[in-house]
Amino acid sequence: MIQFQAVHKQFPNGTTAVHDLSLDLPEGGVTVLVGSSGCGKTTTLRMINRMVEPTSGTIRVAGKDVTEQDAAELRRSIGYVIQQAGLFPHRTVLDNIATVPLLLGWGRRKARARAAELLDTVGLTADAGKRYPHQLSGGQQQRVGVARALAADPPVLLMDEPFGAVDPVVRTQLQDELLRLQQELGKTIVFVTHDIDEAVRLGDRIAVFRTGGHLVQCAPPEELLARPADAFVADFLGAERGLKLLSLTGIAALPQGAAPDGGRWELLRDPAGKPLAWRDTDTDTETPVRPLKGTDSLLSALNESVASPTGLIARVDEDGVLTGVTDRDTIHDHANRLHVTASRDTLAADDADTLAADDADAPAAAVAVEAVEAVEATKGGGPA
Ligand SMILES: Nc1ncnc2c1ncn2[C@@H]1O[C@H](COP(=O)(O)OP(=O)(O)OP(=O)(O)O)[C@@H](O)[C@H]1O
Repeated sequence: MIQFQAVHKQFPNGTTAVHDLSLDLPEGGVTVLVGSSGCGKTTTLRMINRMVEPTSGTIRVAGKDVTEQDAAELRRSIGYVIQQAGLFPHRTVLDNIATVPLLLGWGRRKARARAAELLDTVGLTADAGKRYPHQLSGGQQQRVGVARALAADPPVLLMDEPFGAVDPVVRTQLQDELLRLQQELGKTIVFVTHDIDEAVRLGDRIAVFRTGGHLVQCAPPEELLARPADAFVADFLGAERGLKLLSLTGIAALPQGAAPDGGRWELLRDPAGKPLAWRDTDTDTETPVRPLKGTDSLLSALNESVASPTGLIARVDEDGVLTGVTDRDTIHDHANRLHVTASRDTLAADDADTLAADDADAPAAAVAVEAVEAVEATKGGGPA
């Protein structure tokens, strides 16, 4: 969908911001550009809509060389969201959102109707549409920024640190909203961030740059975390990359067995079959249980298995009804295999086992498991 071919950008002062970049960004996916400050992320992004012109090389959007298109027209066909939203302060929120449709000659009535529809899409009330940007919170302004970028329904959305200026709680909400919207809309999104957790959360692919505008690695988050191309990428991903990898993996495929029956531990359930607590029949005490669904992560499963006095996690269906339990060893076993399956997911399970045993790299996920085991050791008490 978006292709960079040998793209180079040198500013007139001699700074090379982007160095020989060749990269294909697939249609309908979120590609996140990350890297330390000044490594060329924003310049890369802004060359797509010709806010910055490349020194050499070619950029194509939907097969068309961007330099062969009228710059203003191109920009109207590509959504653009920046930090602190960049809203027009003297226009109402509704008029801000209607900007591009109006420029495209939609007519006032149609443009405003579209803006009103988008307010709802991004989770704002109709009342917010009548206000001016300064009368909204930072998070609400960012939502308006996203609505404005979506107004003419562009196939491509460029987002430059769009959630960088809001607090962590609002930031998580905005990320959730974007993921929800993306499921619905399937845009081709290029997203710049400094925050590796945000990149892992949002990206279908993550492109890591280093100073001088060099692309070091572009891969799906699982692969990046399991197999960073070099020490620079590993360092950028941080000491907790094993835990991040665990957080990306759902537990739906983990086998489950029946809840214990007649031993020391009893799993208390409500009349609908929803797990409530583990009851220790020796001491007649109860420990609340936090049941997990198939969409919950392997990290949550490890966490719960450590927190559970039985070492078992309670598994539930979408309605919260118990489907079975999984023990700590099974969870650890899957975590240990993650390193291999993250990047070689076409292998048969047996091959994956062999590879895991032979692998010379320290498996990232195994590091996480060791950390969890260390916590367990200090807590004492193993599985029932
Ligand atoms: N207009 C300009 N003139 C000269 N140098 C520039 C210009 N714009 C950016 N640069 C330089 O180009 C390099 C890349 O800048 P860019 O803004 O693309 O980096 P970035 O990775 O987005 O940084 P940050 O994360 O800090 O926003 C930096 O060294 C920057 O100083």
